[in-house]
Amino acid sequence: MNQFFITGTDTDAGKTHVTSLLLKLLAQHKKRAIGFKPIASGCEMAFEQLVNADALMLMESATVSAKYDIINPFAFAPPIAPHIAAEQAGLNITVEKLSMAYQHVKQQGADYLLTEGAGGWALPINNNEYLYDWVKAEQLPVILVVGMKLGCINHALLTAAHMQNMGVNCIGWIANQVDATMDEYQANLDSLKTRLPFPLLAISPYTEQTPKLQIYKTLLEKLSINP
Ligand SMILES: Nc1ncnc2c1ncn2[C@@H]1O[C@H](COP(=O)(O)OP(=O)(O)OP(=O)(O)O)[C@@H](O)[C@H]1O
Ligand SMILES: C[C@H](N)[C@H](N)CCCCCC(=O)O
Ligand SMILES: [Mg+2]
Repeated sequence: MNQFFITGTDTDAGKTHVTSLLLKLLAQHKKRAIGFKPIASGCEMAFEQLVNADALMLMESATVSAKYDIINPFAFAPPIAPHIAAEQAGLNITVEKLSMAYQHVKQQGADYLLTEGAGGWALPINNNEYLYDWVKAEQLPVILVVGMKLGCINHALLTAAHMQNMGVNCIGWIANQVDATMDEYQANLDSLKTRLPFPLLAISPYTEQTPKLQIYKTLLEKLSINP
């Protein structure tokens, strides 16, 4: 099974936007793919349960379906840091519980499993564990979504350095143009291309119409898709 963890330089970097595009790319190549949003805050009540727009978007883009609770096992209403929301709800998210939930997703029969993180790379899940501890435990290859806006260089380089220190395999990054007015966008993109220790896999241009990915061959190779 091809498994990937999609992280971002920050909340609102475009993890959902890009993960949904990756799922649609896999669908175009007739792959059986499913999305997983283990932890979500900012959820709303619908049909008597808390649901999250990210998880719904991943479900809509996937070719393999599953019950909502399998796709998003930890859902919290307040749009705040999930470990705080969990504490307020009297819940304790742990690496072990995330792995148990992940087993259920793996049993849905997909060949590709794309997990979207929450917030940025260093996301606390309880008083002493982070979401990246689970990524490390599952040995998931990571794709970093860089939200292209002023300040993203620092976020991207710090995230890359931390992943390297942890021995996490980041297979590449995707530039997501969240800010259509970013000054010197190309110069920032070039700076990141020279400084990040893994390849640029695709560019997701700013769009208010149909989102699309400008794909580099490396992305297809990493996804084991023949061009
Ligand atoms: N390339 C883009 N063009 C236009 N709008 C975008 C683009 N990428 C993201 N957005 C918008 O920016 C907002 C944040 O994107 P998104 O929800 O994908 O971020 P995220 O990293 O998943 O956030 P979270 O941390 O809440 O999961 C959304 O409203 C999304 O529609
Ligand atoms: C509510 C928001 N959209 C995200 N789902 C959660 C963002 C968590 C950010 C934690 C932090 O401050 O780094
Ligand atoms: Mg998201």
